[in-house]
Amino acid sequence: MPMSTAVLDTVADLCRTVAALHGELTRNELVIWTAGNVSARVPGEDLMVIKPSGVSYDQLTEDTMVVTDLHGELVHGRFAPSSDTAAHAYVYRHMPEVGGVVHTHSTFATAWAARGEPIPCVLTMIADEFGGEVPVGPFAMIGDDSIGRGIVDTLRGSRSPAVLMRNHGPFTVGRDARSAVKAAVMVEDVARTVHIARQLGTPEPLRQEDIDRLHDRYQNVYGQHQER
Ligand SMILES: O=C(CO)[C@@H](O)[C@H](O)COP(=O)(O)O
Repeated sequence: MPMSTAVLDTVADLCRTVAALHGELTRNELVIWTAGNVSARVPGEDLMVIKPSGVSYDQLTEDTMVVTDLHGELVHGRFAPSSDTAAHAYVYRHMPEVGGVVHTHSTFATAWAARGEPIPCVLTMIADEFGGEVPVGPFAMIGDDSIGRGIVDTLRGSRSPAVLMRNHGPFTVGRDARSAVKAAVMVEDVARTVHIARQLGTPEPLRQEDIDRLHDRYQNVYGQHQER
């Protein structure tokens, strides 16, 4: 069925946004070569916008983005969609609150994924953004629903917007693509900090009551919530 003018306008906006957000992956040094991707759900539609597979970040524009349905079937675009399209699509089908998905192989978060070890909640910033430890999901082969199922099954039992897929790397989700990119930036930062802390000694875990209070404050008070 052809897209309405309103949907076409929304898709065009999302293509611009998703293309630009890939620049945040390179700016924050979360990816090498083409090893990462960002997608956005098209609100109210069985559609998503995602990066084209293997295309260099400096060639990503609104015109090179790919539109697929939420089973990964190509709807619009000159390029083949990301090789992680099935995983992103599975998340959108099973987590209706998610509007954006990011996948990177950022160094420190991927090192924790290689060890299959959750990042413990030993920093206020981990409590703020992740609400507890950053969990580990199962090893899964790329190309079908396996990775997406592992992401959803792991995140369902956690407040975290990030999951360290074992032997692979981090996947993050958010209410929109920018929130998912923020989670990808922050999971790499805390992975690095806790790794360094571990070199110097044993980090102290936060108490659950403090984690809960920190997470609630950060999610509901921090930033510009009040009308000025
Ligand atoms: O993990 C993998 C490949 O093993 C992918 O995440 C790629 O690293 C990025 O793929 P494209 O988005 O360019 O298809």
